[in-house]
Amino acid sequence: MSEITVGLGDRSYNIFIRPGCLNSLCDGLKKFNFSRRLLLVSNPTVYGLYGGALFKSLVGAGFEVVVGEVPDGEEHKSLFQAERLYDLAFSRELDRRSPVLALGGGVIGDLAGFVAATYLRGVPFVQIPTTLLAQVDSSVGGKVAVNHPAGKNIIGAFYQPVAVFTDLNTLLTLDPREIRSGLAEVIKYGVIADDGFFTWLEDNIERVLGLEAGAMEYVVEKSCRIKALVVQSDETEQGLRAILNFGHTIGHAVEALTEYKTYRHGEAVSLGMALAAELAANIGMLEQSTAERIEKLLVRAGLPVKLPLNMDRERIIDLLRRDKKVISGALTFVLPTGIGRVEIVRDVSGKDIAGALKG
Ligand SMILES: NC(=O)c1ccc[n+]([C@@H]2O[C@H](COP(=O)([O-])OP(=O)(O)OC[C@H]3O[C@@H](n4cnc5c(N)ncnc54)[C@H](O)[C@@H]3O)[C@@H](O)[C@H]2O)c1
Ligand SMILES: O=C(O)C(=O)C[C@@H](O)[C@H](O)[C@H](O)COP(=O)(O)O
Ligand SMILES: [Zn+2]
Repeated sequence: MSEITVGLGDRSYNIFIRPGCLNSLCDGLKKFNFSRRLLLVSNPTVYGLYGGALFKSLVGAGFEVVVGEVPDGEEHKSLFQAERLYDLAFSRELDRRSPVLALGGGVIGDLAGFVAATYLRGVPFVQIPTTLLAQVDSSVGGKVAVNHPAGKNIIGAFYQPVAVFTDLNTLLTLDPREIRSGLAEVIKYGVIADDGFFTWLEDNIERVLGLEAGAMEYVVEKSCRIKALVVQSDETEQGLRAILNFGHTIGHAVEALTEYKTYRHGEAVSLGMALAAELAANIGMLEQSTAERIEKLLVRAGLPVKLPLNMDRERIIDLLRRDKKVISGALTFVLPTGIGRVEIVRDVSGKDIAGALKG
């Protein structure tokens, strides 16, 4: 069992990483002064796999469980679904000490977290991530959000959970495509912060794709440690935290352009990372051979690195202008300068971006 603390003063919390920890989650909840009634947010896929057992153990521990089921899919990370959850919470008289538990992937975590942050101006929030992507990234750090027709995650807050319970066994029921999608965020950590981890991934990618237990535990723990360090030093993205956005500037634009239907989040981030590396190489910030090394690992992880030829580049550049990192019209990119090193570059020119998108 690994236990990682995200140190944020009186909002510090622990990430518990262990195969099977879903079964003992109620013990972990005891120390919090929660109300008896809680809101468990999930979707039919995940609830069908893990909800019944969790429901039973929560009831056994004395909780009254209100289940808020949200349809499966990124398009349901919406204000409409948040409102449905508020209605449910009000109708069942959930109070300020009633926790919201998010059982699912990043969609459920981001949406439930947004509801927890805003219902009664904030109630306790517990993350129970069940995808690789959620375990290595979205359950940690407190970015909660819903999408809006104007862009991805653009209505949201920074709102930390009180605890994260990561059961590695849930990865065993995940579609291999979702494992690959989560791996994009894992590779991201290597590029932005840890060359040793990147090299380890190069040497062990097959073990990870094969879900070998020791490799998965290492990947999840290492990723959470890197993210925790970044979040601890810049919780609300005033500066350094933007490095976690490597690959997301183009990635989010591609997701929005394709209406969240074509690419999983990690796949879009993979495209974005490969193109950002190419952009960095084109403008002389990165060795061409290092850009190729990044691309090669993404390909070995089964991730896309090239934009389809028929995708409208002009529209991508239009969508980039809605990125949250844009200040006074200046497009900001996180660009690698080596493995384990990135720079936040303001005012990248449209011409340089178009050059990278061309290939
Ligand atoms: N808040 C953050 O810091 C942060 C970080 C990264 C990504 N995100 C967000 O996370 C979302 C993507 O999350 P995701 O990749 O987990 O997608 P997801 O939540 O849509 O889950 C992917 C699919 O896996 C299914 N699933 C989940 N757990 C399962 C399990 N154990 N077994 C079988 N099926 C399971 C889900 O039902 C879904 O169909 C995006 O909205 C992205 O913007 C947020
Ligand atoms: O935690 C962060 O900070 C991240 O940027 C993590 C990203 O992987 C994640 O996709 C995040 O939601 C993107 O943030 P956004 O602010 O661009 O929506
Ligand atoms: Zn992401």
